[in-house]
Amino acid sequence: MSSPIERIRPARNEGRAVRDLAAQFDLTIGGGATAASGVTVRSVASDNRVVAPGDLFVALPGARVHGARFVADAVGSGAAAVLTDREGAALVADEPDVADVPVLVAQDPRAILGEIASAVYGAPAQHLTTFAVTGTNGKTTTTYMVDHALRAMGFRGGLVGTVEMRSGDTVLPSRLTTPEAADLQALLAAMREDDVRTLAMEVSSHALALHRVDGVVFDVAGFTNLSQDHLDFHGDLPSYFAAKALLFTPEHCRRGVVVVDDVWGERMADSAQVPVATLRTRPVAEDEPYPADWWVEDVVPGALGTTFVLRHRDGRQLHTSTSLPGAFNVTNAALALVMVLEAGTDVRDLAEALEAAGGCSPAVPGRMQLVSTEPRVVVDFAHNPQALELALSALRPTTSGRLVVVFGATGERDTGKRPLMGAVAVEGADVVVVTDDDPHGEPAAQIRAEVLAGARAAVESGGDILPEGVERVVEVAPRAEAIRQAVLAAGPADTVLVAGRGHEVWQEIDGVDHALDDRVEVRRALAERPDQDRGVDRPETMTRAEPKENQG
Ligand SMILES: CC(=O)N[C@H]1[C@@H](OP(=O)(O)OP(=O)(O)OC[C@H]2O[C@@H](n3ccc(=O)[nH]c3=O)[C@H](O)[C@@H]2O)O[C@H](CO)[C@@H](O)[C@@H]1O[C@H](C)C(=O)N[C@@H](C)C(=O)N[C@H](CCC(=O)O)C(=O)O
Ligand SMILES: Nc1ncnc2c1ncn2[C@@H]1O[C@H](COP(=O)(O)OP(=O)(O)OP(=O)(O)O)[C@@H](O)[C@H]1O
Repeated sequence: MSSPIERIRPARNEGRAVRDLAAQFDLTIGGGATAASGVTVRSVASDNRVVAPGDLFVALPGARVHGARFVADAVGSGAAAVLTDREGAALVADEPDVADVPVLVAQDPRAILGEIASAVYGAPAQHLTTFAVTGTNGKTTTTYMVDHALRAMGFRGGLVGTVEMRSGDTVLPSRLTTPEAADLQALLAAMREDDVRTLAMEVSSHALALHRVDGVVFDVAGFTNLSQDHLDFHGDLPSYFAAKALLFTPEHCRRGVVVVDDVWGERMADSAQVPVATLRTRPVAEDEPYPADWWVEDVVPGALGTTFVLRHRDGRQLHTSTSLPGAFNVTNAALALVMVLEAGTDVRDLAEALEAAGGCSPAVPGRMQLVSTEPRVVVDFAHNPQALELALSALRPTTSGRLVVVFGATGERDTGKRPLMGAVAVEGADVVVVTDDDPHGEPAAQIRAEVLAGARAAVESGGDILPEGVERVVEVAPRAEAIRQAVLAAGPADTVLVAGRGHEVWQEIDGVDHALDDRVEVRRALAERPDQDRGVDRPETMTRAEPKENQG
């Protein structure tokens, strides 16, 4: 959806005098005779469509349009002052509607937006204990796990990410994984008013490159992993890595927790400019004492989840579990819990809270979400090669029948991953159904063709000899029909993984948003199956694994 974020504002905020802001940030003041004389701004907006009286409207230069095009409309909606760059100031110099409004001019308004918004709202982030998670995969799951652990300990929590935003018990829609700085600071100010004490949020590489979290120094920042994605924006992996590494600098966090299961994690730990605790979740070799500050042992997968032990070199240990399937969710849970511990939490307090809560097992919408059993149908958000590979490998050991995957690739995003995802699907599944994901403005058939090319090449190089009439790779569109056919064809022992969209409920085709929820389509197809094998619909959360004794 391209609509702007729903504006969340603090009910009360003193705001700041424009003159004070100009002095603090060394800004020149343009605008009419009344420029800045006694003008106070009480909130900040960078999109004219959500401006309210008393706002500082920040007109940013963009890739598509300069925000200055919307200044007159913003002033008409009550903006009390404007911040822009020299180009923007020139664009509005002759606007009669803007004549009496102070116009602050900055060299790079996007680079100071976060700090200015924080100043206007009274540095709201300082009133919260803040946790940030970055990485190619696992951000959403890990932030839900951090928030779950903190709430289990009794904190009133805030959550910001791809799926939704939460302030205490209030749930708000999410438009970006990481909101723009003006919206984020307003949200933090509203959370402070709401007596929220902790914040768990996803920080995307886009956000770090675009200064969205400037004005927040996170108490603890976590790194999950890095693999191919978003190269359309960053260009190449080293630049993508550099964007994520920005989080582990004193401007953005006080201390870090880095998963060092691979070379990118080791590099992230080495390059961090803040104190970092390292976490190894891959198996620890016998002769490898202290592979990291923290590590995971005694991982025991079970039908209802996985129990594991988190250990520190100083002897601390935490016995717990997660009902979210797959080794990668043990990694996410371990990262989440180490972040909470590295914020100063006593391991016994955390252990007791988790035991009472049934483990580290939040229901994360659209992340390995079990929609039915017999056949088992799982809806997941995997939309890049690594995530798809891990989601399939998580399901294979407990699939006694065929493993079927239904997926596509996103339009207008990293095209390099399309054939790779096709190949990964063939490696990991018995039957591959290539369909549409979110084509956006690209021709859907072309995207499918690029995915199919990788899939078919993998079949040929794999040399499978298939029973007559069994097709390893099929193309079915539209997506709802692909899901329907896969679910109707599944036997009770089969697993169907519907991957790529997870929680999403809108599919953009040629700029038009169409309602499409994979979970609804799965349930619709299940209802078409003969009565005796319609599958057992599952509640949002699965039952929990029993954790062992916990030790301090
Ligand atoms: C690459 C990117 O992130 N671009 C973001 C950026 O666009 P831009 O700088 O080109 O801005 P623009 O659209 O030209 O608009 C310029 C200015 O005019 C303002 N404007 C624009 C239109 C209008 O009617 N009124 C108005 O005031 C805009 O608010 C903006 O300040 O600023 C815009 C305004 O906030 C964002 O909407 C836009 O995000 C686009 C929609 C987007 O798709 N971003 C994705 C790639 C993104 O950020 N994804 C990450 C997650 C990635 C992942 O890990 O999966 C995320 O954090 O969500
Ligand atoms: N630690 C992990 N390592 C690899 N893959 C993972 C990991 N955690 C989750 N995944 C896979 O990646 C998909 C996305 O997970 P999640 O939404 O938690 O990550 P994300 O970083 O928020 O993704 P996005 O940035 O696209 O929102 C999951 O559906 C799962 O298939």
